[in-house]
Amino acid sequence: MENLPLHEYRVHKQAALFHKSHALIHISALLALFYYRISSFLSPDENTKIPTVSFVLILLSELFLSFQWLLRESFRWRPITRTVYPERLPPDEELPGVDVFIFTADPEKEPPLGVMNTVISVMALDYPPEMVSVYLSDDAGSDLTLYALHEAWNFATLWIPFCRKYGIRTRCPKAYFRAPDEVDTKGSPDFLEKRKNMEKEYFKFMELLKVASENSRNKGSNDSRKHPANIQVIGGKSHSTFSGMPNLVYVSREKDPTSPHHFKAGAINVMLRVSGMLSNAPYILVLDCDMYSNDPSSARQAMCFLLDNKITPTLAFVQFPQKFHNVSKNDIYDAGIRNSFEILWPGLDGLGGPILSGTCFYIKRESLYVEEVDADPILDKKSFGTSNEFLMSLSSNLNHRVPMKEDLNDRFLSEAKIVASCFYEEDTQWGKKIGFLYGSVVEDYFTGFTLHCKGWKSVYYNPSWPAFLGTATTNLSDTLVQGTRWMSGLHEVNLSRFSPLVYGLPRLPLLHCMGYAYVGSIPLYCIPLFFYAFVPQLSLFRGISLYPEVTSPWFILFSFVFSSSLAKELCDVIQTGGSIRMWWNDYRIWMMKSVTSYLYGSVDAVQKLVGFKKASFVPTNKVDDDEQVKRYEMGVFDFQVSPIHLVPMVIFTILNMASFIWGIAQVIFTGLWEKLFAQIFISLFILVVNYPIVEGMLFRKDKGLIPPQITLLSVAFVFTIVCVGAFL
Ligand SMILES: O=c1ccn([C@@H]2O[C@H](COP(=O)(O)OP(=O)(O)O[C@H]3O[C@H](CO)[C@@H](O)[C@H](O)[C@H]3O)[C@@H](O)[C@H]2O)c(=O)[nH]1
Ligand SMILES: [Mn+2]
Repeated sequence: MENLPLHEYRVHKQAALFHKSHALIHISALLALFYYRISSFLSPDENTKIPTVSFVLILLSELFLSFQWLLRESFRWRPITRTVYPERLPPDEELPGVDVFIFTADPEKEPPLGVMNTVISVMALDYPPEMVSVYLSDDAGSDLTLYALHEAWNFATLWIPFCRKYGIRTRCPKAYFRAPDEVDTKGSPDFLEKRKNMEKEYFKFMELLKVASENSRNKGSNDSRKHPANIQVIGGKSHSTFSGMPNLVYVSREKDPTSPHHFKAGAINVMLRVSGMLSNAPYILVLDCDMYSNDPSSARQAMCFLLDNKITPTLAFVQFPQKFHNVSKNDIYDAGIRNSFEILWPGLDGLGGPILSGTCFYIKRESLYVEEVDADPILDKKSFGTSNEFLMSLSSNLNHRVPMKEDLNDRFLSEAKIVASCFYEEDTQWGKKIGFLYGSVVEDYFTGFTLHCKGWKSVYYNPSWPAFLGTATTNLSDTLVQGTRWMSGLHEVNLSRFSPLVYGLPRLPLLHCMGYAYVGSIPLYCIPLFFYAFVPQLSLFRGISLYPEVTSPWFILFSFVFSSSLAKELCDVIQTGGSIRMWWNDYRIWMMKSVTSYLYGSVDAVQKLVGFKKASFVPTNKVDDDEQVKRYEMGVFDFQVSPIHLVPMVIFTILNMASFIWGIAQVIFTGLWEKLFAQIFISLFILVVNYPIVEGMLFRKDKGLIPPQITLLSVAFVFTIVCVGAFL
């Protein structure tokens, strides 16, 4: 057994070869295209004369898209997939400890029942229970959540033995009772009876939380912005009697509006310190409150990498994909973020490791404490703060098994409250060099990037049975708000000294750095897409052609570049098991996001940089509106979105409608179709892709339509744009 590998990987050589050949052709075409642009601008003839402003904008867009395409090629260079052999792991007694961190921040948007389901699902991990400690971080400091956690413990004392005895795989009770496996309903009479009892217990548990939620609503919840630190070991006294139960700890850090709390990154760092003092496991599983464990063996799967002596010295984390239980087949909002987890991450895995994705990863505690891969933590109070208890946790051998201290006494807990206080990080390196980094609302991308720059590697493992399942946003409004936050966070990193190309190039392999730069550049798609949405159209109004005539050989070049890049995306989707429909839907939501989330996110980051705006993190809503879910499942857009998001989409759609009609009219009256074809085509293409917007404006009567006043307002905007455009 000993010599057999714990894991293997396969490089997708054929796919990579195909992509490399295509890249060669595509890049040649791009070079020819830029040659045409520049030469025709410098020595224009009758047909190719373009006003300077339009020329600059369109050239800029082409350069941007080409550069992003080039960065994106890195993902196609060496994609890999991995296999693990958990049965070859050392015996249970030799497995290292795992601390699980779960985060919640708002009991209204993140109802405790959902959070507790996540908690219970990981408490039931298939891993020696004495080696597991589950910590729930509650940024709201809510009594309701704390109460729910006590009840969750009580329920788990019944649930976990049941799961173990009958080998239940879906250990999130909500998911288990929602869709019982085939096998389950066919079990033995004894099992069926136990299952029924269990279901009754779960209903009781649900009922308790429901009543408590109502009471808390009537009473008014506690102040989530200002509260003292509160740390409690749940089931503390009895936990030695339940030998099969992992530790369960409630952590609510101190919060005060006068002191920045750095959102989730701040919460993670508090958890690192508190857990460091209590259980100090060398590995940590990080989960958002809506990401339940769907396969109890994920810890063992991760250990196949983390315990492999060949790679472990430099391995910082094992990332699992974010998958969602509520993504529909059509997924019109790209709620499943498929592109990242099916295409980009496997690509990065072959180059140095996937990007840290906020949740569903097992990370080595040590990697968050040291300045370089091989370095030891600098054991001083300047870096880590003044708590001796915490400093002691650093010097104890992290790879040693350290189960939770049995003698948890008041002194220990009060020390834990100190490390969870607002002032603890003052004048320390927390958030700067240690722990999760502050300064970007995508703390995951930012921290992962610096880890890789310090010399750490990461691994992506995408098992066929999803290890974790989350709740995806299923309405346009939440999708755009969340997207804006992500884009703002990415652009914050771009604008900082950690900008991937500047900071990464000397520290990372070129292709890995390009991958990071590509993800960082996503918000900047707003620039080319914004220009494409109105520059060719305004030129069309004035009868100016920005592209070669249809009869010119150069036209073939432009058509090639356009179709070749589209086809490549389609290939990516199909190769990873997707469908044409998925590709089309992704393309559409990408266009919509470009002129909304990407644009606002980029602007937001600039505003924060110049001090016009304070950082904020609006947690994503996890409560569904049934009607909206129904529309999402049917693939019908729901335009109940704030006007600020809706207006740009509607403006561009109307502008393209108008320019298309105008273009056709010009062709009819002047017969100059060769000259105007490309721009008429662009308008039509944008309209076809965004047809749901046209439909929302003109043909829908339901609640999800585009309100007529938005359409009217947008018409007024379009009119102004066209008038102003006449002078460009
Ligand atoms: O001040 C805060 C804000 C959020 N959270 C928690 O952070 C998690 C993620 O927040 P959510 O509102 O669900 O944001 P998403 O955009 O869905 O999350 C994605 O993006 C985040 C970065 O923007 C990452 O941290 C997440 O892991 C990733 O899933 C949730 O469990 C929250 O409870 C906190 O603990 N404290
Ligand atoms: Mn989330």
